[in-house]
Amino acid sequence: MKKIAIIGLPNVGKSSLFNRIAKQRIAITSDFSGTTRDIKTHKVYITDKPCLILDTGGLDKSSELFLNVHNMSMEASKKADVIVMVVDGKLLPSEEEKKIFYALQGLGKPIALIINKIDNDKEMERAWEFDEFGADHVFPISVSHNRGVSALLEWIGEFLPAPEGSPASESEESLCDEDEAWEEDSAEEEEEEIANIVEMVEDVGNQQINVAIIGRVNVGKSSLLNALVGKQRAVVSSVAGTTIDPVDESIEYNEKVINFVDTAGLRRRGKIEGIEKFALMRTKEMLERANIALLVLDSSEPFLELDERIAGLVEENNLACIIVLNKWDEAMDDFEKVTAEVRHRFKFLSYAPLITVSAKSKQRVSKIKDMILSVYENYSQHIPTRQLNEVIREATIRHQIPSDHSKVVKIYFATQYQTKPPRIALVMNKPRSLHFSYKRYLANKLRDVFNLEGSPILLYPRAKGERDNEQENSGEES
Ligand SMILES: Nc1nc2c(ncn2[C@@H]2O[C@H](COP(=O)(O)OP(=O)(O)OP(=O)(O)O)[C@@H](O)[C@H]2O)c(=O)[nH]1
Ligand SMILES: Nc1nc2c(ncn2[C@@H]2O[C@H](COP(=O)(O)OP(=O)(O)OP(=O)(O)O)[C@@H](O)[C@H]2O)c(=O)[nH]1
Repeated sequence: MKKIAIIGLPNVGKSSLFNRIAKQRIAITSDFSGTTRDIKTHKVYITDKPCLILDTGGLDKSSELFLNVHNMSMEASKKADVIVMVVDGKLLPSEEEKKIFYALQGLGKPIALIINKIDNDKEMERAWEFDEFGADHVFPISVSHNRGVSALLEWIGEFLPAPEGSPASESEESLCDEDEAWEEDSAEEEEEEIANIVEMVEDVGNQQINVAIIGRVNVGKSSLLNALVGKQRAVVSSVAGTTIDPVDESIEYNEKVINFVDTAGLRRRGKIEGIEKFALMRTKEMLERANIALLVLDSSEPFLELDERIAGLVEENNLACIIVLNKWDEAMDDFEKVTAEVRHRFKFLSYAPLITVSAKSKQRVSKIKDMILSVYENYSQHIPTRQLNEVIREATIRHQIPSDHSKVVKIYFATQYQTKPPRIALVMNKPRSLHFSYKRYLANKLRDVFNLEGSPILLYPRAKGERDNEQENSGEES
């Protein structure tokens, strides 16, 4: 599938354009700069032809945090087949935008300059200012007034191949309907293609690790944040600038950016987290933006039911997890007893590695950073299809899949179609007949072979040709 990258400085209207194309509200548009941090991807149809949109965050290099986004956007453009660079027609062209445009032109790919926010004929005059870019393809548009967008889409459409399911391929399909082998091959190829695209896209976004420090009141979350960020507390980015909005803090570690999400709540004096319901809500919001949860527990006192409820949110969000046993300097019990208790209480987080620390004395705190990097690697890995299928095949030979009312239940093949966390489709004859305990058995087999420490792995049984229905098809956490 062809890939279209949407590039541009913050606030020029990239997300709005993306939404307009996708005809639904996927990206969140906002009046604040830099809200589109991560690359969003979506399969859309442009002039009835399928393609993949890569929607990148802003390209502003003026703060360190955006350096990461800048690199991400350049990377996205390198992987794309068509580049559209959006500028704000209500502003004067900036030197920085010109530099970026020339750099992108250097990639030798079809590229168009989109002058957005040309809301009426009178504003067309502004568009001439952008002549100095020397772009071959210029589209003055207004996303919000839906002006000029269709011309742009037609231009993009020229680079897209004819859609599958055109009259010729449809008749072929009906002829081959009965032919299982054929169907299997084509489905496998298609799955593989999607997996490759996913891998490519996830690679691009691989540069920032979003970490949420969570736990009930007084376990030492802010002390831990201090110990982790330490003197490095360089980059503080306020998304919207008011006190109730999330404030992230990023550090660089071994050439990776570790971004602690929404640290405002942890830094604030006269903490608000005392109200349980509010604390849970806030935790939920943090987790929505995170890849990894640092679940902080207080080892100086008994664990509480609230600890379990908070831990449950990690599982709900399919996040990678590290269990941090804080206040180890005042631990109630010895290591064996405490860890046995943790493993017993938080069975559903059995995949999470555990570390004992003292945020107060900073003992072992720096080890957490290494754990974050290795867990993130496991969480974002792509298991090659061949190896994956070998493991699944062996597992099904060792233990046959229980039949369903004497009918054989078969897995045709498996493919990982998403990372962060790894999500694997099991393409089967009877997807609804796979018992959850068998799914858990398969997941454990995968854990034996591949390094998935700290990461959930999700298995989704599917019928041939079925996809994107994970929600109905209960994925199995393991
Ligand atoms: N007047 C006008 N405003 C627009 C138009 N398109 C988008 N906007 C506004 O511009 C602002 C920024 O739009 P976004 O789509 O969030 O911009 P973005 O480039 O994705 O921004 P970042 O997420 O910061 O990178 C929003 O307030 C939009 O409503 C347009 O055609 N005309
Ligand atoms: N002995 C010991 N005390 C600690 C440690 N870490 C934090 N504390 C103490 O525990 C108390 C709570 O620490 P905070 O970092 O404020 O805890 P928190 O989880 O951010 O608290 P809330 O924001 O109120 O939820 C403070 O008195 C800290 O000094 C530790 O490793 N050992």
